[in-house]
Parts: sequence; structure tokens; C-alpha cells
Amino acid sequence: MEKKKVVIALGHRALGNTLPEQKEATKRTAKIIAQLVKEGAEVVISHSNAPQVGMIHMAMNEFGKYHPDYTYAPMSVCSAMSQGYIGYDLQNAIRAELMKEGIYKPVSTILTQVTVDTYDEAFAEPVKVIGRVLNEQEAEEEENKGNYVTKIGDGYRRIVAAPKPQKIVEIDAIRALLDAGQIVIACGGGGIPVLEQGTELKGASAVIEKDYTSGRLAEQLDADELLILTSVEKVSVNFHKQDEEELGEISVAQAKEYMAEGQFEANTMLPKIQASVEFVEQGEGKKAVITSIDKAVDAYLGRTGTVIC
Ligand SMILES: Nc1ncnc2c1ncn2[C@@H]1O[C@H](COP(=O)(O)OP(=O)(O)O)[C@@H](O)[C@H]1O
Ligand SMILES: NC(=O)OP(=O)(O)O
Repeated sequence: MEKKKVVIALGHRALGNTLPEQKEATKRTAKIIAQLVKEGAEVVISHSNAPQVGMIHMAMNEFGKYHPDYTYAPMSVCSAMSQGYIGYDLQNAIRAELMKEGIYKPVSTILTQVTVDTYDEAFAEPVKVIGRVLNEQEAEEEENKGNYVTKIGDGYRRIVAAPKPQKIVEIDAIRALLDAGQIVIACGGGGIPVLEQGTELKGASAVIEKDYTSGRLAEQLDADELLILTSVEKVSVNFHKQDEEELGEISVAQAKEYMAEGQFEANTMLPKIQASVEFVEQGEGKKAVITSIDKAVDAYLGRTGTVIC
């Protein structure tokens, strides 16, 4: 059995949107992670957090209404809470599945901070959708608080800045655990965004795109593979058009051509392709795979998914 160092990026489908959904979804996801471990994958897991961070932010602000000395809950604090909440469900579910398989491996969640650039242009143009669908009145209330919203379909969603990840502050701790044969959940929700100010790290009002951070994590751990688990088995060109075509194995050059043609939707598929390309360009033999959570094991074994290498 081939041992491979794999960074797994879990999307919405692997986690669900609400508390009960997350409890169930993480159990299903944990079974898949345990299968990957059985197949020889040494895994570090990162994950989405947009629904959860939005929910936490809303709950914190609701709580504040009843406390006169309450201050606005910073997005960075909500990101930290989302890492703890998702990590808690995920690490327990993975631990249980590994035990069922007779595998002993400690599983832990590392609260991970990721630096961003104060001058990142993303701060001027919020695009990252978080939280649940809002009605018109709720959207107006958010705007009155100084938050941003966008109309999607019949409703509204909150949007925040999504600056690019720079340094993963806790990378040495993540690497030490991985090297010790342990399973690590890290960089959840793209990492808690922080600004470096001298010796201090100051929380930034943003949510980092987890696909970009996952790519950065895979680079810094010198992983063999970046496995992005989303809701489609394969990436398509001409997506949702009559001549839609699913992609199997493509080269970095092909991926770049498709990106230049605008084949991938910004803020959903484009970050996955971009992160894959940047990771694969790091060195000989690196591979990025994009597939659905349900097909993860097949894709890991080379039987499906869109592979960029
Ligand atoms: N070219 C494309 N090929 C396949 N899926 C695409 C494409 N462009 C956009 N998508 C959409 O991207 C979605 C995955 O992105 P997103 O929901 O942000 O993922 P996740 O939460 O899993 O990270 C798919 O469900 C699909 O609807
Ligand atoms: N932080 C992040 O990228 O979350 P989503 O994948 O849920 O948008």
C-alpha cells in the first residue's frame, strides 16, 4: 500500500449547514476519511465554514442585544469559533470511525491563524458569501449595522472580504503532528484571518477562501496530493450548457487555458482550479484532484475525479 501525504479540503456537502445536518454529515465524512487512511493516506484536513461562521456571527449579535456593554463580534473571533465547532464534530466522528476500523491514530484540531495583507484589494470589494438566506428586512438590518449583503435569487446573503492567504502561523505544529503519524484538522474556514502588527497578530474582518489556504497548506507540508472534496464528481467546461463536458485528467497548461476562457465560476470552482494549479506547479509529481465527497475513495485510487497534474 502506497503511503501518500494528502491535504483534504472539505466543502459544504461534507459538513452540512445546520447543527443537526453537521452532526450527520461529519459522520458520513468520517467514514470516508477512515477509508482513505486505510488506503495509506496520511491526512491533514481543512474545511469550509461559510454557513457556520455566518450562523455564529448572527448568534453573537443576537446575544448582544440583551447586553448593554456588548461590543460587535469580530469576524475573526467567529472564524475561530467555527474552527472549534466544526473541528469538535469532525475529530470525534473521525476518531470513532478509526476505532471501528481498529486503527489507533490521535485526531486533533489546530486552531489556525493565517496572515493576510492589510492592502489586499479584496478588503475593498466583499465577495465571500456567508450565513443563511435573509429576507429583505433582515438584509436591511445587516446593512444598517455596516455589514454588506447581496441579492441571490429571491433572498439576500451576507458578503465579506476574502483576502488571499499568506503565512499559516501554526504550520510547525501541524507539521509536527503529521510527522508523528497523527491526523490533523487545520486551517478550517481558510484559517482565522490575521494582520501581522509587529509582534502582535490582529484579527481581520474577513473570511479567507478555504481552497486557497488548502493549496498553501499542501505546499508548505510538501504534500503529494491536494484532494478537494466538493459536490460534483468532475469539473466541467461549458458548465450547465448543452455542450457541457466533464474533465478527466488535465495538465496545468490546459487548466490555465480554461481559466483564461472563463470556464469556472468565480468564488465556487475557480478558487479550486487556481489553488490546484498553484500547488501542482510546486514540483515534480504533485497532483490535485477535485471530486465529490461521495467519490473521494475512488478518486484517491485514480478511478474518477478531475485530476490536475
Ligand atoms: N465549471 C464547473 N464545473 C463544475 N462545477 C462548477 C463549475 N462552475 C461552478 N461550479 C459549481 O461549483 C460548486 C462547488 O463550489 P462550492 O459550492 O463553493 O464548493 P464547496 O463548498 O464544496 O467548496 C458545484 O456544486 C457547482 O455547482
Ligand atoms: N472559508 C470558506 O472558504 O468557506 P466556504 O467554502 O464555506 O465558502
